[in-house]
Amino acid sequence: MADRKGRTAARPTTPPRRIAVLGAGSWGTTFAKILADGGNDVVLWARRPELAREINEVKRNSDYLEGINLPRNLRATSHLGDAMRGAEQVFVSIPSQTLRSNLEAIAPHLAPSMILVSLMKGVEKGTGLRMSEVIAQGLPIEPERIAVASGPNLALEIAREQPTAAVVSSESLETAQAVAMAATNRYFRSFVNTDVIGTEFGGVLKNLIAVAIGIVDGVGYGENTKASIITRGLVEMTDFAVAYGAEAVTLSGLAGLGDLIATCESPLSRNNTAGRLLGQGYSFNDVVKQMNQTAEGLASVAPILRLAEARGVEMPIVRQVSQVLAGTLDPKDIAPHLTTDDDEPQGERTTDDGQGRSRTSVWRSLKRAFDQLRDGGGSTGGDRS
Ligand SMILES: NC(=O)c1ccc[n+]([C@@H]2O[C@H](COP(=O)([O-])OP(=O)(O)OC[C@H]3O[C@@H](n4cnc5c(N)ncnc54)[C@H](O)[C@@H]3O)[C@@H](O)[C@H]2O)c1
Ligand SMILES: O=P(O)(O)OC[C@H](O)CO
Repeated sequence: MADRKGRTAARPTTPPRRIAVLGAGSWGTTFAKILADGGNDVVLWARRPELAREINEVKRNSDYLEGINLPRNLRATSHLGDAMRGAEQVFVSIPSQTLRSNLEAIAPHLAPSMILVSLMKGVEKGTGLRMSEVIAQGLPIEPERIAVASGPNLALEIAREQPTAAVVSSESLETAQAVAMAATNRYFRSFVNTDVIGTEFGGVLKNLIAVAIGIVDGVGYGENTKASIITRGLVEMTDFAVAYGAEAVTLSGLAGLGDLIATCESPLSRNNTAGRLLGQGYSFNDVVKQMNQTAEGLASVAPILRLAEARGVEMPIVRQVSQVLAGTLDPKDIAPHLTTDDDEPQGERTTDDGQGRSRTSVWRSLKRAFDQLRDGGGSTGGDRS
């Protein structure tokens, strides 16, 4: 504000927030750039000293973000303790299956007021736990200090400073807001919510649908097939997440529909790419060998199907992805099945029969169990209609 002589009062300056980002792959490095470009004091932890050196000396991460110049104020280290010392917020971006073992190394450096933010989009294979749940189990930290960030966030596009939005979620709105404030700059905007379950599952489930899209792309099917799978996939995502306590509206937001569109449409997506290789006829093992970056969807399929079964949620598309991965379904036979075991047409919404009559997935599970008993415990015909 100007005084009567037109002089502008100096704004009170707050020191930049100290922030640590753990994991210098494509997303960790990009997120560190987002935070540094937002005026924060960021230290990025890289496992390999030579990568930390490259980031510090030439402001590049040539392994993961070719051609991207990193901010001058971004520092890197291969010492976890140095990265975390004094940090208000610690963002974690490593493959989901490695989180639990890394928490043992993180624990000694955890300070009482630190906020932990998961940037990861997978569930733990053995337990089916979301990343925020693994953090809560593995560290002495209250849920109010845990947050997750998700959304349509293809790393390379953001590293090129293309305008993008994300959502930060925490049980504590205050925590979500503090993280969103830090993770906002001229090309990146963070919204907030308190639906951690919906936000996290959105990021996990869209990967599985993106694998399906990659598969049909690899086969050579066109836009009708893809649009059908995306639309029916969103129904599966929503049914599943709601069954686990999410709010349906979250799945139609950035962390659900938004991320589903980005991941299904982009050749930059590793999940989409993995699916395309499967659709082109490569085996699961060949695909894993060819992927030199993390495609979370491949490890999440089995635990998600187990969780779906436990709550009576039908996920025909995800089930077909698991069959293609197992080599038991020809990629060209993948289809946006409406249901796995009903012969008669059903309503587009899983909770009705087309005439508004209630017809829940629990009902269908019971029917399937009954059919199995009637047929002597044999298969009801799998997922093919
Ligand atoms: N890349 C994206 O566009 C993007 C966007 C949003 C979310 N994510 C999520 O971020 C997470 C990380 O993905 P990414 O794209 O950075 O993967 P990446 O493959 O590019 O990098 C993974 C990083 O983790 C490190 N790492 C591998 N094994 C490790 C271990 N055992 N212990 C510690 N560190 C290990 C690697 O050295 C590398 O730095 C995933 O859950 C992914 O779904 C990625
Ligand atoms: O490359 P993917 O398939 O891991 O997707 C990256 C991000 O999750 C897109 O939001």
